[in-house]
Amino acid sequence: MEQQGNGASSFTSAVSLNKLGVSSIPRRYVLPPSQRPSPHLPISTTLPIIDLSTLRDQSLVSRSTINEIRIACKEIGCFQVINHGIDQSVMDEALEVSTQFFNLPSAEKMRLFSEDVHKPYRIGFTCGLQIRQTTVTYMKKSMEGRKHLPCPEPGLTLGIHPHSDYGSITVLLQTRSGLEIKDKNNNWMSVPFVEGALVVQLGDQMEVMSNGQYKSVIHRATVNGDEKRFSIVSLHSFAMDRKTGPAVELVDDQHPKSYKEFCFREFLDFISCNDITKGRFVDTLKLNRP
Ligand SMILES: O=C(O)CCC(=O)C(=O)O
Ligand SMILES: [Fe+2]
Repeated sequence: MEQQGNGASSFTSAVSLNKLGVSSIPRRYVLPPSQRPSPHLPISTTLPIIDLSTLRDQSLVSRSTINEIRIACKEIGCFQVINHGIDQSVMDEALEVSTQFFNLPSAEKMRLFSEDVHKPYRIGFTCGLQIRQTTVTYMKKSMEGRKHLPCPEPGLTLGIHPHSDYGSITVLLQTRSGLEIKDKNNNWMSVPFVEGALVVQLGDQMEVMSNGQYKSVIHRATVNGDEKRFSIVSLHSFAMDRKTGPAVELVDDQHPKSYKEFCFREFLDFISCNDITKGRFVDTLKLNRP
């Protein structure tokens, strides 16, 4: 267990330390205090939970719902939606399929193992660790299933380091709380688990396209001491080589172009060659930085 090894050997031993009766995590996975999750972070009561039912009936389309979405995009880059039109049975089935996948024997899952982030289908480790991060599977190019295993010292480490997503919009289904986002004052906020809700997060493409008016939300996932947590993450993005830049309508004398154009391939190249805990790709695109 002590050997981190490469991703592949980590994967074969990707079992819960709790299950093995191990009461501490290897020291190299312990984060410096400033990067650890806050032990008593309250579950947010201010992250908007937006009811989308009015948007489906043209006669009821509510300006206030649209406004709520706009404010959430500008201030936080994240909100939850309810009455979104995706049947609970569909979400349950997705979680069931994900559970079945993670229950497969390791050898079978290993056939999909790759550290090459350019591969459309692969299983790997975001942080390369068997404790704080379990497995990621790309079920299709833009879909991830994640399983965060119980961790004996959840206060010392993270399931996923702080990052923002590369795409335009991420839609996330979670089975319990554990996702944390940075609020408009740059403080961590825990996203509450709301039965049947989907979490919507804006990604880097949206921040760039809006010329910085909308925020690509910084988020991370914590692990907890006794229960596993599943998330199904659907990342919506433009095609591999399609360039994205600020919309011309949003650029003028008062709002100069603030980002360089980029494409998904450049993002993948960035995360292959850089330590993503040290800086975000979207920040490298910023123009006119002081
Ligand atoms: O598991 C989670 O809640 C977060 C997953 C995530 O941020 C990602 O896959 O990009
Ligand atoms: Fe993410």
